[in-house]
Amino acid sequence: MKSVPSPYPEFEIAELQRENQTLRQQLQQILEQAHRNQNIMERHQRFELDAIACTKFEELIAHIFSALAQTSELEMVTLMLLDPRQELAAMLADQRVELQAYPHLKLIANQRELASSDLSAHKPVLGPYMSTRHDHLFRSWTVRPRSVAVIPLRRQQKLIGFLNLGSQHAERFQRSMATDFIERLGSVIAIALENVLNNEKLVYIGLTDPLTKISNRRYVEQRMLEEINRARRQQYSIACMFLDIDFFKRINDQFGHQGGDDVLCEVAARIKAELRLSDTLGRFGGEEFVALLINTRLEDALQVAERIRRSIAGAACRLSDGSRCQTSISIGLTIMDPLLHRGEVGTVAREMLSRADQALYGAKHHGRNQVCYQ
Ligand SMILES: Nc1nc2c(ncn2[C@@H]2O[C@H](COP(=O)(O)OP(=O)(O)OP(=O)(O)O)[C@@H](O)[C@H]2O)c(=O)[nH]1
Repeated sequence: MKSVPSPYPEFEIAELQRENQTLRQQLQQILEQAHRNQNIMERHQRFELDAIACTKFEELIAHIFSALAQTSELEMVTLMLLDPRQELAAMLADQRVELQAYPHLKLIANQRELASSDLSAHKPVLGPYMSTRHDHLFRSWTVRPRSVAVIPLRRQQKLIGFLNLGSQHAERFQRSMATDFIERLGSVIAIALENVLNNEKLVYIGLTDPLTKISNRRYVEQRMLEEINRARRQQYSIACMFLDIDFFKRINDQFGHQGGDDVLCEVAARIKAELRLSDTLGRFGGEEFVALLINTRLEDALQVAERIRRSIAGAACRLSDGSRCQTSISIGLTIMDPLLHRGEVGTVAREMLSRADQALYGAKHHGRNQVCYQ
């Protein structure tokens, strides 16, 4: 059989074959890139869905710092939240969120702290790292990034913070890049933050006494169960104090209900000032408070109780109408030793409160303005 001669010279065929091969390689590269992009998109979608599903502040912060860096293949992520009235700081402190555990999170009380950084409150800013502008955004890291994206977080037309992304690659974030993707990330994180903060606020309001802003009875009762369990595991004792303002009815009679409220707030603040951050203080009812002192032995608890008593009897409370009201407090104290109190946790909690209450009765009976132990 005779072969049909090619209409093209052989060198053209070879050229076409080479071109064909190059095109195939390019197509393969495009497919691989598309595949990588698809992968990135899926990872980002997963990150966003998980962020929106978070219900607790700590859960979301941990998610942002671990998953976002991984998802976006970034070396550095930091977050700044504006907290002008320091409400967030107070709420997190009350909920015992240890901010030291999140070195890359910063709460900014005064927006002037950000003045030197020339940040845009509306649009993400991408580009090379500049120490004068970005140093304080990445101070929590020992190395500095080479390129950065600073993303304003906004909710309801208000700036709530900045998400700062840092890369060791100079070309990762460039001024000329489109910012749609980064803007979307900022919007999702802002919504997720608003969501967890609203959730936390609801819980906080439900467990806080609206007048004195310390915890309420429900919170102390919940906490007591948790603390008794922990004290048993870690084998330490808990002190429980029942505190009651003396002759409070007379204060109301003399200074009116508002005067009585002012005294309640002042007394709550003075008790709180004598306790450690890890202790629990709650308003139990009218002019009664309960404090739980964690990992505390009798002699130390007696000293704290005496300090509280002195701090209240030692200086008159200043009322909102400018007048002054001298008052005192009686304190009943008891200790829960995990080795001695082995019953069901709810029963132990009730017994502990009841013993502190009886000790308080003793303090009232013996003339008030004193500490009694049972
Ligand atoms: N201003 C104010 N008064 C309250 C509040 N809750 C309860 N009270 C008042 O607290 C007073 C408590 O009085 P009592 O239980 O008789 O006790 P007391 O006068 O403190 O006397 P002793 O505890 O025996 O020293 C009552 O007059 C209540 O009306 C509150 O939220 N604000």
